This record gives sequence, structure tokens and C-alpha cells, in this order.
Amino acid sequence: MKSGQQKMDWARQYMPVLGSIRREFEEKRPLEGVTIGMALHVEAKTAVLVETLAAGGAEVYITGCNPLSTQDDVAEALNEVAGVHCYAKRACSNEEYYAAINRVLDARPSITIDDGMDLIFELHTRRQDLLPGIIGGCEETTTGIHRLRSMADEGALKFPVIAVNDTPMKRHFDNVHGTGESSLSAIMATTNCLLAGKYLVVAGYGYCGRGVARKARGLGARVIVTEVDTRRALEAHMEGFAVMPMEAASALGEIFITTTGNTSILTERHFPLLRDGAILSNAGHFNVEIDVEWLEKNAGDIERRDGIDTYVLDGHKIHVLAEGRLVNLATPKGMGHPIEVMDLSFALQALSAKYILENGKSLVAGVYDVPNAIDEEVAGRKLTSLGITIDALSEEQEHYMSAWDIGT
Ligand SMILES: NC(=O)c1ccc[n+]([C@@H]2O[C@H](COP(=O)([O-])OP(=O)(O)OC[C@H]3O[C@@H](n4cnc5c(N)ncnc54)[C@H](O)[C@@H]3O)[C@@H](O)[C@H]2O)c1
Ligand SMILES: N[C@@H](CCSC[C@H]1O[C@@H](n2cnc3c(=O)[nH]cnc32)[C@H](O)[C@@H]1O)C(=O)O
Repeated sequence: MKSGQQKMDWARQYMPVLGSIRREFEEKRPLEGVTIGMALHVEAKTAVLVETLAAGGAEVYITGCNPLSTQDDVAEALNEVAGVHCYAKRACSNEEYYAAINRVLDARPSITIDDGMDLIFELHTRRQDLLPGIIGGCEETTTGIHRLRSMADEGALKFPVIAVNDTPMKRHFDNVHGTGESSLSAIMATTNCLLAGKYLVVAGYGYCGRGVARKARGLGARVIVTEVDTRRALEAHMEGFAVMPMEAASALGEIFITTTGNTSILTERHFPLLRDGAILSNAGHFNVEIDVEWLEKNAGDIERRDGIDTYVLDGHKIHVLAEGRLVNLATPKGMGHPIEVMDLSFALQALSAKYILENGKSLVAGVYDVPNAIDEEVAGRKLTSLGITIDALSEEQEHYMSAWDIGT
């Protein structure tokens, strides 16, 4: 077996939820004749989602959603799956990246599945001619949904999109546990540095940030949190983390992980304050949380290793991992989120794609929650796969929970 197929085989065995959906898809073929266009991180777990959609009868066209996260052997293996066409390539240029997005759109998909909204952006700008053929889309990540909501607010969004990220079965597991574990393991595998006892700065205490902060504390790091939201800063404080502005944290931190989805978190204001040998990484969105562009232009000297660029500023070394792109996916050692976590996220994607096919035509353009029934179904399937049973409300309890006239 070739390495890409071996990776898919490995992932498949820890994806019981998607496996159960695949068996149903094979039998009922709910996506028969549908063309799906996708831009996701092309690696083994994504490949298992793709083969599940193809098993449901879809013709799938896929490319990457990040120039550094594609695993070429998996891309090759995907091209051998019947009904699948994969255009992703690791370390592609910006031009190649958008050319591949356009090849996916050339297939005239009626459903889109995005991670970061690059397909939908292209459709609403340079490929508007294809909009009438779109039934709807699904979006995987927080920043993609921020962008979609801004489009919807301006009346610019032209079809319904399911906000897969925002449903509990996604963000409470993928963003918290997935980003927490995969970012730290990628940093450790890339640097071989110890976390125990180190000052580790987490920028942003949202779903991703709290996962990173908690798991880093579990490994013995001294965690500092930076925030701009008063309530989240207070939550971090009461969880026992030190909270301070980034300028103060810059002088203390030994490892930095940005998880804000915002821009300009570590910039020329902070670089001169950093300790010699500080390690900077991003687990948020795109390559704008750390101002790598400024470092590239202003560093006295630059040394490049596999997954680590070292910038020398006034004799101080600043190490940036994965060119400031998602550290858990874009470092050569980054494998992305753990398989079991992506099993949940991609089960939601498969069921949401089916939902949008069945219901998209009756929905007006806008951003929609994953239907609660799908969220509950994924949780139920996961519990079943674990052999865990839970209690059910009795009639008396159901009545009590919905009554307003029963007091002290
Ligand atoms: N690496 C991954 O695999 C992965 C996984 C899931 C999500 N993401 C991405 O991570 C980012 C965060 O996602 P999330 O679900 O945690 O979002 P979130 O909205 O829950 O959290 C982001 C937090 O960052 C804070 N923030 C914003 N600007 C800040 C600033 N200047 N300084 C400090 N804090 C600031 C916000 O107040 C918020 O609390 C998004 O871009 C998302 O797309 C990455
Ligand atoms: N395309 C942007 C968007 C952020 S990706 C963040 C998303 O990646 C997803 N993700 C994380 N790990 C994996 C993985 O291993 N395979 C596929 N998707 C993943 C996860 O669900 C999360 O919402 C960028 O590359 O900067």
C-alpha cells in the first residue's frame, strides 16, 4: 500500500462516526449526481470525509485551504478514489493556490465546503457567473464564519451557508481539544523544546486559546493569557492564568501561540521586547497574527531550518514556526488535529452537506446554524461508538423542566 493510502487507512480506523455515516451513504446514495467543491486541509482525515461524500454518490473536486498544509501523498491517494479529483499541492505559490481553487470551481459545484471561505470569496468576486448553480455551502472555521457574517450583513452573500464551526459538537471539541493538543504537539516535535517550567503566552482566550492554555498548563508550562475581551480575560484569570497586555507578556514569554483570528498580534512593537531565543507560533488564522512580513524586511540576518525561520534583530534571535501559518498543520511535523476530533467535525460536515442538498433551495441566502438534530445525532453516534449509555429524562422530569408554576 502507498503511503497516502496507509495514512487514510490509519485515520479511518479511529473515525467510527464518519464510518457509520459512510455505511448509510453507500446504501442510500443521498448525494447521487451532486458535484461538491471543497477547499480543506488535504490530509488523511479530510480524505476520509471526501471518500464518504463520494460513497454517497457525489463527484468531489477538492483543493487545499492553506499553502503549507497539504500532504502530497494523500492528495495522490485521493486522486485514485473513484469520483474524486484533487488539485492540492504542498508549498504552492499564491498563484498556484488560487489556480487550484479555480479548477475546483470550473467543475461547477452545486455545494461548497470551505475552511476559511476562499471558495466562497472567489465565487462572489471573480466567478459570479457560477452563483446561480450553487445550492449552498458549509464552512468549517471561526474566521470563515466571521467573514460570511460580514458578507451577509452587507447583503453580499448570495446563498445559504451552514456555520459548521459554531455548533457545540464542533467548537467544544475541535477548537478546544483539537487545537490544544495538535498545536502543542507540533511545537514540541518541531523544536524538541521542553514546555515544563516555561513561560508560554497564549494570545486570545476563545475556544482555541483555552484549549491551548489548559493543555500547556497540564504539561507544566507557566501560562500567560492576553485578551481584548473583558469577560474572557476574567475567565482566564479565574482559571488561574496570568492575564496581561501583550507588551508586558513579550518581555516574559519563551513560547508564544496566537489564537485570535485577528491581525497584528505580535508586531514590530513587540519584537524588540522579546527574550533572546523566543519561539513564536500561530494557531489562529492565515499568516497575519505574527507580522512575518516585517521580520522578513527588517531582520539583520535570517536562518532557515525545516519549519523554523530564525530572525536576528539587534543580536537577538526570534524563531518563527511554519512561516507564521497554522503551526498544527503547516510545520513539516504538524499532523493537524487528532483523528477522533476530526471524526466529529467531518461527521457534521457530511450530514450538513446532505442537509443543504435537501433544504438549500428553500433557504434564503444567509448564515445558518447546524440543525440541532444533526448536532445531537453526531454526539449520539459518538457515544454509541464508545459504548457509553446515558440516562433519559422521565416524564415527570420533562414536565418539571418545562413547568413555570411549580415553586418552592
Ligand atoms: N489551528 C487550528 O486548527 C484551528 C482550529 C479551529 C479554529 N482555528 C482558528 O483559530 C482562531 C480562533 O478561533 P476560536 O474559535 O478560538 O475563536 P474565538 O472567537 O472563540 O476566540 C478568539 C479570541 O481572541 C480574542 N482576541 C481578538 N483580538 C485579540 C487581540 N488583539 N489580542 C488578544 N486577544 C484577541 C477574542 O476576544 C476572542 O476571545 C480563528 O481564526 C479560527 O478560524 C484554528
Ligand atoms: N484556511 C485557514 C483557516 C484556518 S484552519 C482551522 C480549521 O482547520 C481544521 N483542521 C484542524 N486540523 C485539521 C486536520 O488535521 N485536517 C483537516 N482540518 C483540520 C479545523 O477544523 C479548524 O476549524 C488557514 O489555513 O489559515
